[in-house]
Amino acid sequence: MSVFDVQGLGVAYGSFTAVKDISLEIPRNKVTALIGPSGCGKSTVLRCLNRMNDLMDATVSGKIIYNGEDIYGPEVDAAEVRRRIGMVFQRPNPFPKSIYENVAFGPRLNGFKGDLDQLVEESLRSVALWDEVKDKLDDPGTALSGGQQQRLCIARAIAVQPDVLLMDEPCSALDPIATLKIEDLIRQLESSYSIVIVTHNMQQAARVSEMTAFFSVDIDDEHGMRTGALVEYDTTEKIFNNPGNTRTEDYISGRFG
Ligand SMILES: Nc1ncnc2c1ncn2[C@@H]1O[C@H](COP(=O)(O)OP(=O)(O)OP(=O)(O)O)[C@@H](O)[C@H]1O
Repeated sequence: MSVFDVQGLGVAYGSFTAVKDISLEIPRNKVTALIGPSGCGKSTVLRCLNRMNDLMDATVSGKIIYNGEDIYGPEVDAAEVRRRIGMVFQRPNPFPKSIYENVAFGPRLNGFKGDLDQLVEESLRSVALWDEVKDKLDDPGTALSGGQQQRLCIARAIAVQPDVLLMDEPCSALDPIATLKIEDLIRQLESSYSIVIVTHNMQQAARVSEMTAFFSVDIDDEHGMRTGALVEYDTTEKIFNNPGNTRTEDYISGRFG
């Protein structure tokens, strides 16, 4: 069963149409990658999935059905959507607080009544950071290495027990070793979460995802307008080995950037 059913999604920033006619079903408990050249609207589409675009003055049309409900429906509380659908950003952005507080902050804000120490430990364990930080939980999160900070941010996202994790180029600020650790982590997390990841790195998409959506930019010959569009969506295996569209093939093979 799909976690998201995106139907005819369009997004405009003012009079500029960034993407249009995007339809795709995103499977539950799998990793789905969004790939494509710069400016094709990958981040724009990702941000619609938890209504992060509400904070950016974007006009969203179409539907995003999440667990049977349109998250843009009039009754829906966008803050609750963002609690259930967490996000990890390109640059690790720990709060200017201790390692412990980075993880404990969200659950406490949500009125978590259980054992907070245990929740912090479990969250840090699930991102394979516990052993590295257990003796310095009071140190500032910002004192960790970039890769550790990104794992801390993933632990922070997990601590509020979301259903979905959205990741917007989570490794682009990291070195290759830290990147591999995050990729391993993504693969482990997919048994518990549905994950959607935007990446510029095609090898990364091929390594971590089950499904891949390839976006590109349609250029209107008459007005020169550039609009992001979904070219092909299929299993990662098919997209990388036997794409159905020549634009996908050209991009995958590096003939078009
Ligand atoms: N907040 C915004 N306000 C105005 N225009 C925006 C905003 N965010 C994105 N855009 C525009 O929308 C289009 C799609 O941008 P988006 O960042 O979604 O693409 P992308 O595929 O993620 O690009 P990249 O790979 O370079 O990050 C671009 O033309 C961009 O300039």
